[in-house]
Amino acid sequence: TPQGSPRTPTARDPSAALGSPRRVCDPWGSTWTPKVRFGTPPGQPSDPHSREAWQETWARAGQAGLDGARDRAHGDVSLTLALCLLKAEWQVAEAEALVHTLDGWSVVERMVVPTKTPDGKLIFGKGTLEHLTGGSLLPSLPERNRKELEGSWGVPVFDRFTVVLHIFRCNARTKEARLQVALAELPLLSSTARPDAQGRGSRYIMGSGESFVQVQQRLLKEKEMKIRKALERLRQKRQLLGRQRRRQEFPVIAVVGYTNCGKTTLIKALTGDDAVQPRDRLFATLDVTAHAGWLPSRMAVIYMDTIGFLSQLPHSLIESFSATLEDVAHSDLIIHVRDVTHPETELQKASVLSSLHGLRLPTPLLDSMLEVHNKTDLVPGYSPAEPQAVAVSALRGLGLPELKARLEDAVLRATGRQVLTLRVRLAGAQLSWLHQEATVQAVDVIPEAGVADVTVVISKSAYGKFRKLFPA
Ligand SMILES: Nc1nc2c(ncn2[C@@H]2O[C@H](COP(=O)(O)OP(=O)(O)OP(=O)(O)O)[C@@H](O)[C@H]2O)c(=O)[nH]1
Ligand SMILES: [Mg+2]
Repeated sequence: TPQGSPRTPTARDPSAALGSPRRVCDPWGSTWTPKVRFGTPPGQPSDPHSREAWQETWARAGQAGLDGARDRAHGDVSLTLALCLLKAEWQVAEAEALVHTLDGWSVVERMVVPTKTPDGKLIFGKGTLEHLTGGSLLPSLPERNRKELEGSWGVPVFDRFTVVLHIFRCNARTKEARLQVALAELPLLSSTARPDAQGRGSRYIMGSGESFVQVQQRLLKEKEMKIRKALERLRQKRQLLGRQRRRQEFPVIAVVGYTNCGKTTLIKALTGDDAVQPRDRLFATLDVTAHAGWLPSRMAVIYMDTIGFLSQLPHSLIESFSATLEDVAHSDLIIHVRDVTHPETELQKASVLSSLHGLRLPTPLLDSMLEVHNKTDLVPGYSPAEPQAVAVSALRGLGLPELKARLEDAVLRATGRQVLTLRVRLAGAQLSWLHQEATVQAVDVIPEAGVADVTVVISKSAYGKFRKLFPA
């Protein structure tokens, strides 16, 4: 419900209604605090969408022996089940969290209303439409319906996509992230560039042979080509950097997880990198960034911080950000961070795993994925149900030594590295070669023999070279 005088957007371009990208996150300036209402389930246990109902179903699935499949999450049965359970309750809680992420937005009421099919002409019955007044956050709306609702209510209407898009726009910092957001909002702009019911926009502009709408569509196509080209250039640059990294043979650990689960906090804790900025916001991280850290054997690794997952992200958004996630496909190991304090942590896990599967990652990478249970400081006496998972508190630094040890094991296995103790002559170039090409853990000098026992972490290829250069 607007306070003061709202500037109703003229809504040619719905993104214009959301305000300019990087300056402020308040779409209407400070004169108006938008308030939002959206649905909540009735909450009776008999309601198939209620939390009780799905928790019960989930428990039954576990009893039915689906637990193992659920853990591995390759079990399509359990995954489908989990995703089917993504019903009103969770979506409403998540929508609320999305709204709270925006400065100056608050939630005044939640409401669940029956909807007609979104493909049909009507979404709400007449009674429902009259009942709903004020700004509303709706799950997902075709542009035509959104405009109709704005017309009949006289206030801006947002669906989940436009809100997520706006959060992305506020949080995009690098050129790449901004381009990806711009690409993601093109379908929205293009759906507004259509002739209206009265056929306005379809008449030809004199002498041009094109109608207004055709001109608009052409300009949008050109814009899309431009963005894609710019993204491609950035992508090539990133691939080059990736190749250089691989040449230096630093193992890469990709840190993935649902948004706000603590990925950035964990990387900060593992690397001690002060430049890393975790924030209590959804989608705080929109770029893949690399951070160097050291494992117990003094092996240097690179941690990749990635964009968080969210269930049921619109396809265009996933598509434009999937390039960013290419880095995950090229990593040596994936850590899946989970917020175990989240009431819907199981569903979040299912959603993340299903997104990862959608990225068509190499099977060994998926199989070796390490699950990390985070925020355990908030759950006294926490012990993970999954035997392979490592429990930590990234914020309090709990469980990190065990995590690092597990990471080291996994990285050694994944990259074919090994820990070897080699006897070298102190007089030759062997020791300095090892320092350059491998990670030296310990040097045990035996002065009377003029030799040293050197413990190194070394890749197979480097060891091959060593043997060639310095035959035993
Ligand atoms: N209590 C507690 N809070 C934590 C822990 N780890 C992270 N947090 C908090 O969770 C919030 C989100 O942390 P981030 O590290 O930004 O989460 P993220 O996964 O990087 O989030 P996105 O980049 O938005 O996807 C912050 O407020 C953190 O302080 C933890 O171990 N314990
Ligand atoms: Mg982050």
